[in-house]
Amino acid sequence: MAQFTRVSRSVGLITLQNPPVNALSAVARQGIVDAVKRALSDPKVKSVVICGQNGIFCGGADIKEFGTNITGPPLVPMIHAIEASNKPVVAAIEGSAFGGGLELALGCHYRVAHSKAKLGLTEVTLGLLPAAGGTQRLPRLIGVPAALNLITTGRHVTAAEALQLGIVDQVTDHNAVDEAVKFALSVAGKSLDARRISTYPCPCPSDVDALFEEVMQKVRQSARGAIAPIACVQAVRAAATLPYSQGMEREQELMATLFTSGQARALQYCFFAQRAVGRWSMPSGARWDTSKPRSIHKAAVIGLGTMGRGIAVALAQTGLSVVAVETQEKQFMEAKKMVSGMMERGAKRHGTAPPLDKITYSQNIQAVADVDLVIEAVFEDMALKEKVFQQLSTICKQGTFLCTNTSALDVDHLASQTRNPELVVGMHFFAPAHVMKLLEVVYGPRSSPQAVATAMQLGKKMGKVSVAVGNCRGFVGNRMLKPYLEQALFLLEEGATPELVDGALEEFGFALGVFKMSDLSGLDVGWKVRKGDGLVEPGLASGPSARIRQGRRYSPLGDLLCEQGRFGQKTGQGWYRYDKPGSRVPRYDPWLHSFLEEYRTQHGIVARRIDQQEVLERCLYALINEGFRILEDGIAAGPEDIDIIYVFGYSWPRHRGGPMFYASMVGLAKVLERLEHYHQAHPDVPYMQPCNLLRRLVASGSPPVHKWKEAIKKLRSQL
Ligand SMILES: CCCCCCCCCCCCC[C@H](O)CC(=O)SCCNC(=O)CCNC(=O)[C@H](O)C(C)(C)COP(=O)(O)OP(=O)(O)OC[C@H]1O[C@@H](n2cnc3c(N)ncnc32)[C@H](O)[C@@H]1OP(=O)(O)O
Repeated sequence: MAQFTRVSRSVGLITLQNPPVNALSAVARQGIVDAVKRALSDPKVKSVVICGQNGIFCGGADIKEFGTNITGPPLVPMIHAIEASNKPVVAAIEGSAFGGGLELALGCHYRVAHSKAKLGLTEVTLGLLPAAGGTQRLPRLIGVPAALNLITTGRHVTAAEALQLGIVDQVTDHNAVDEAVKFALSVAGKSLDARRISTYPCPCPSDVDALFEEVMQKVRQSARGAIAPIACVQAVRAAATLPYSQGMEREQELMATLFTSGQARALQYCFFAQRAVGRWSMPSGARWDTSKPRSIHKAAVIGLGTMGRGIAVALAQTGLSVVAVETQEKQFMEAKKMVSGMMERGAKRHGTAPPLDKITYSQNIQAVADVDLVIEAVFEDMALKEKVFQQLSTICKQGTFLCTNTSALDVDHLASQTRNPELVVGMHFFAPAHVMKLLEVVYGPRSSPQAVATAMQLGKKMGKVSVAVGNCRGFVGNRMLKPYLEQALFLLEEGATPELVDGALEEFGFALGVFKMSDLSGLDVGWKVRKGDGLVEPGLASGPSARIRQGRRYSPLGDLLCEQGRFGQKTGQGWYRYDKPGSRVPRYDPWLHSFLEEYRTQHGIVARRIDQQEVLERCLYALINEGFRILEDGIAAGPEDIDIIYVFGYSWPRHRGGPMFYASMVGLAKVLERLEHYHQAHPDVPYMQPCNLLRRLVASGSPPVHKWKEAIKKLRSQL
């Protein structure tokens, strides 16, 4: 797992060999320990270079080991032995040096990086802190403020920034290992007294306490309940205020707390789940590794409203030629200006040229005749979309993939409007489409594996986390949102306030509570959908029957607000009050509270005290229950798909791992018991009736989340 060779006569070259990312597994660590011993005891070796095979230095500690009984030599003494060496050790950094990989490099006396390399102490993203000396060495090397920034965010820095910060000593466009060997030859025999970072004093600003107080406050605000960023600040504080050895003890103590925390488990689950969703499969048996995508060079977007504009920008930023079609004159002129502005701002942020020439605009749908793939993003109206698909089917060249950006409508029905339904899939982007990372790729019963593979590959190229899901109303994300929103409204009817519900959800870790989110996205969106579904009955009838639609409990609260023209932020009034239309800061609205009181009186509801626990249980367990139904129906292939959709598309707190992981952490039996309790209390709410799959999983001993896929397969085969 680590090869030792002698090169250029006197340089000992240690090459990490643990594909795919040279993670520091027990065997790899043992390999390094052995190779270092050999290099130090070989009198012909005057200096040492450590590199990784296959163009990647090291992806850090082996995360797969974390859930197991860790054996092999520990990292900290291994890195200390390297730093203590009396022969210069140079790290040759190609590809990535992340987490323990960068900590290993910081234990070396010099660092040479390839210009394309990326470096970072990424542990915080896994619910941990850099516990192989990273929190103590980095501040000593680059100062407290810069180290705090890197360690609390886990952000990746380029080689150029690493040079500027002082993390690396040299950056090269040539072969980094060859350059490191030259470097090692040049420093052989030189004193290493000034090269051991652990011996450096920690450069500190004069008012350390004020600095840490300010940083801690900011970190707490952005952490949304995550504990690792806070522990990172505490560890760096130890570097700034304690001698190195005591700082190391503090680092270990803090790591021990994080290591066994549910948050670390959740974040590490997310890391692997994000990769697992790329290995998609369809109920037909088609899979990611047997379905060949087609290359897309030219794509079209139909409809340049908010979604269409974002999609066009995202496609152009990927390097594709884009035909952007909008038939309405006013929208067309406005969209052209907006799209260019979005590209210019994006380019400015990245220091690149805006890809303005990648997009050609047209008001005529015939302009899409020669594209390889079309994404329809017209208004969410089935009749309109049907017409577009009928047109596309005759206009487009043979084999063009036809995708819809619908957020809920029947993809199979749209496919049936075309000559080649196998070429139709959903590509459900999230607003703003050029920013949000999630893409739901929706396959209908007739979508070909190639169409799915192509949409998944295009999503990846666009930098999206793409999840393949089956076709049903709302797909995965929006289907699960419905019971969540419904519970929030029922809670208001029963005595809660928007502030209470949002407060509970934000404390749980959501960026915005359900009512603030609804104000942001516009109450009229859901109103239109409910009207289409025949649920809206204007006017405020009284009595319990006014709150029953289609045989089930229904809350008309949202409809009543819309009837008053309260559409949320855009009208300056919704569940909250805003200073003016378009303002973003929600304020308490006395009108809304009197309206709720009046509503309850009119419907004979006696308000009761509702606590945060009930808010969380009702909103979250209703959503989770629907997640189990989705798994039962085979709409999502596994819990990872659902969790990644929620983490990337619906701001579910990542440190809670997604709704299905969260259910497994709470305990399936507990979730079932609470659902049964609430269903008994509200028998007219079908979403609260525990799903069969949940019952069966509990009956089979509540297997851990990574075993659900297997358990579901087994349960299906028994039916
Ligand atoms: C009781 C109390 C005890 C308490 C004390 C216990 C102490 C234990 C000792 C701790 C010492 C601390 C050491 C250190 O500080 C901690 C760490 O280093 S944590 C790890 C930090 N590393 C990272 O965050 C990097 C993660 N990886 C990546 O970002 C990317 O994979 C990459 C390296 C940039 C490469 O990207 P890509 O080329 O796109 O490839 P993929 O991402 O698809 O990955 C390919 C494949 O590799 C798997 N993988 C990647 N990194 C790791 C890893 N570090 N360990 C294990 N496996 C890894 C990845 O999952 C993919 O496989 P797949 O999932 O697809 O099968």
